[in-house]
Amino acid sequence: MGKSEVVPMPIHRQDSLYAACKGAFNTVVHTVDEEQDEDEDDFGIPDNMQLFTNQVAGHTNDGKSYGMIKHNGTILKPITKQKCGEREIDFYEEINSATDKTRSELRDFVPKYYGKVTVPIKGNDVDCIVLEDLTRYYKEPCVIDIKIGRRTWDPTASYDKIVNEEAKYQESKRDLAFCIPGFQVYKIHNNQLCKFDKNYGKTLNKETVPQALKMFLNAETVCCRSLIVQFLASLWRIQMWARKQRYYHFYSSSLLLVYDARRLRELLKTDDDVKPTLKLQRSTSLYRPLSLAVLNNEKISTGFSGQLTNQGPILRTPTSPTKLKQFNDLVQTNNNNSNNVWQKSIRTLKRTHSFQNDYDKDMQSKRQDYTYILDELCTEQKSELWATVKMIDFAHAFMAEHHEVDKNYLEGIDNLIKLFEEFLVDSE
Ligand SMILES: Nc1ncnc2c1ncn2[C@@H]1O[C@H](COP(=O)(O)OP(=O)(O)OP(=O)(O)O)[C@@H](O)[C@H]1O
Ligand SMILES: O=P(O)(O)O[C@@H]1[C@@H](O)[C@H](OP(=O)(O)O)[C@@H](OP(=O)(O)O)[C@H](O)[C@H]1OP(=O)(O)O
Repeated sequence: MGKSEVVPMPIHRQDSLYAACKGAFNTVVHTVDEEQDEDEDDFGIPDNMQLFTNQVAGHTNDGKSYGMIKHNGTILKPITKQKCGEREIDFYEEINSATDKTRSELRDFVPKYYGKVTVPIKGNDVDCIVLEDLTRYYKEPCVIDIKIGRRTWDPTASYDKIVNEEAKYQESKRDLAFCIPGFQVYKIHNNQLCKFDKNYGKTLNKETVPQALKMFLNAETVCCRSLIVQFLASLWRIQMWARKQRYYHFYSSSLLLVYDARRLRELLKTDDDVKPTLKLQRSTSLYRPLSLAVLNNEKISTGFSGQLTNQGPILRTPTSPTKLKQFNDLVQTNNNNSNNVWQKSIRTLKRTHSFQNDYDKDMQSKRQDYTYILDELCTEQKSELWATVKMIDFAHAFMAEHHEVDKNYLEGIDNLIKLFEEFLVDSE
């Protein structure tokens, strides 16, 4: 027993990093190979538990509340506000027992829920929600918490709470309909762990949010396409779900994006394998990032129509004989390079979509195919994925009053996806 706060590890400030990140005054940088010299006893938790050091946002051990605890591959989320805790437990229990398609599907998008336990913390018996630790299998977990929605206060919020919520992350929420309360990234170029907290997040605006996301993605210079595609694959599935669901409205709920910098480093080491020979060009519309590829200075359709409808991304395949031939040649040209993720996606698109111009009719299955293809194109086995997105924090999840779509939530997701689609175009 002893210290009541995490002892920060030695700080190594990196000028270039800070230059790239104006106003990042609440950052901490740790070297990756530093041993954490934390005396766990000091936190007043049982011996078989540890503080969860991969937590990037949310309540911490500040005297009023407690931070997340790590235990046996799970995390324990202490309940300090009774109503919020009950709401979150009700939410998980409801979706775990739901049999309808929409809520069953939701189980895929949230951490696994293992019930509730009572843990003695600093001499108090505290109820905790037991959840899958999303960072568990990652050697160098990079984690970002993205709070979704312009409105972050729920229908029961007091006047003071509304005022407090409205006062923070103003520009980011206003312009993007999401904000970033915290993230951590293992920088692959210098092996340092950088943490950015909510005070940094509160300074961000629509110009600096993309920079922060790029920092998180280790993409200041080059964006790793495989990483972006893995994130987009998850994001698109969540987006499709959010577009149709009319059960819930989420306030102050987040998306947690997690990836393993170790895998990114390995991939970039052998980057001959991943650097596509096919170059994408930025097209004029934000919504057309995947639509055109350029091979030998010629534009070739990749099969993505360039449009995201309120039902999800629309696919189409080349219709004119010339375009179809180009597409086939493209596939043929790249057939030998089985490690090239982008080319794989083209082959898979070709394999799974009929070359008919009737995508209205079978749009439903194409949409589904597309997300599966994207899942598949990063790695052909799900178990090999090294990046994921999950929806977290349901302390303010409410039933949709009039069975309406949760526009507040959806807009944040849509905007985040637009940014990631932009990154995809920028990726080499
Ligand atoms: N299942 C999980 N696996 C790994 N990390 C998680 C998981 N759930 C939450 N976290 C970490 O804990 C942080 C806080 O989580 P969460 O938002 O649920 O807590 P909170 O205290 O309710 O937050 P807030 O103050 O925003 O209401 C997240 O930013 C993330 O770093
Ligand atoms: O306002 P802050 O300091 O940024 O952090 C708040 C946090 O204080 C607040 O908890 P509470 O004071 O109401 O217990 C969190 O509220 P919810 O549990 O209602 O979500 C906020 O989410 C924190 O804000 P944020 O993470 O957005 O900075």
